[in-house]
Amino acid sequence: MVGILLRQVSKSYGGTCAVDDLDLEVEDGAFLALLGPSGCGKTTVLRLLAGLERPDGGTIALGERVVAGEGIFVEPEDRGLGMVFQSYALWPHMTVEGNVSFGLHGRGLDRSEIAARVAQALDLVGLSAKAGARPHQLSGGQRQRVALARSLAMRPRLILLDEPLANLDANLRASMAAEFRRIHAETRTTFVFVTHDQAEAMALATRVAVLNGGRLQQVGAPEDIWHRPASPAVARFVGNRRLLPVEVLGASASDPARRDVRLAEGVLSLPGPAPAGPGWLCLRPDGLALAEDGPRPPGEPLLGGTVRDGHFEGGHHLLTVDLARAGEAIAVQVRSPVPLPAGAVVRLRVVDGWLLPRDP
Ligand SMILES: Nc1ncnc2c1ncn2[C@@H]1O[C@H](COP(=O)(O)OP(=O)(O)OP(=O)(O)O)[C@@H](O)[C@H]1O
Repeated sequence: MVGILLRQVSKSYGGTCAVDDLDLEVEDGAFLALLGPSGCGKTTVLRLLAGLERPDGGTIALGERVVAGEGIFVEPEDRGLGMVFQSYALWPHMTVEGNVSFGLHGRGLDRSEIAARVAQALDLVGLSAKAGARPHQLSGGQRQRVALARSLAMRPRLILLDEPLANLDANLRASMAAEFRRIHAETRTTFVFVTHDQAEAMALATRVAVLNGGRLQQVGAPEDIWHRPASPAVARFVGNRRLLPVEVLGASASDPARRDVRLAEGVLSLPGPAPAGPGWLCLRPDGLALAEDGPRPPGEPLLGGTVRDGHFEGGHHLLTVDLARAGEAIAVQVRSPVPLPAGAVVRLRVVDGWLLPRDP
């Protein structure tokens, strides 16, 4: 088990800055997701941790040990870590047992110690009954568990995983996520994985680090990242929020933790770290609702708009609505129990939202 510390780490490829002055601290035993859109630099961070890349600047420490920086560079095989690749990289001609024991030979371990480690690793991933099978006789999820067992048998201090759920079908994803959480809890090894899939990050991680453009945007518990995004980039990426420019008036009289914002001839009270002045109102699809005709609270602001399109997703129709706001082309998303045709005029209530300052 090992904590991770990155200080001012940078890495460029030619003219492309993949990782830009990154500071990141992860506690021992964490299950960390590096989350962000394609090209944000997450794989580069994983490769820097593994020692497959050298940083241009900065320091990387695993536990107490500096592995890169200040004239130091520890080779991948000497970092005491395991890697689980998306391809699983299993030997097709070897049994499950042979694959798991492969890396243990030539390390001064006697046969009984190797056998004990293999048995324990297979037990941990629930594959003891498949010890004699070959990879082609296994499902995708089972192959992945063999790859994980092979890493675990080495007793690494840190395990790095590349999009661990990406190759699995929807049903297997849920059961493998539960398996990963159990295995992580039982071994208490530090796990770090990369993903561009927020659901995968939230399902597995105890900590999520969101990257954008090679820079760290936010690091925190999954709930924090989901409910309290720190920047417009995180708000857009996590929860698929759409951002609306608004005028923040100041602290709400009814609740000083909230801010009043002016919106569509009315005033709303919402949470978020935005001071008075120009702000962003960040809206998730479940933070908006189609307004029914009929009585409603006096002064409640409604957003008018026109349905652009919709599709069925997750048990409801997800509509994209172009808002009717002068001089701005802004679309939001809202859930509807029934399909609505393109061109339908709707009014939306803001049920929940998050305020961020407009200026960085
Ligand atoms: N070996 C390389 N040579 C040149 N450019 C690279 C190399 N590796 C990464 N890059 C560039 O660095 C940036 C970050 O790449 P990286 O692979 O870390 O992103 P990522 O977030 O993992 O993306 P993806 O999810 O698509 O794998 C990208 O602009 C990418 O094109």
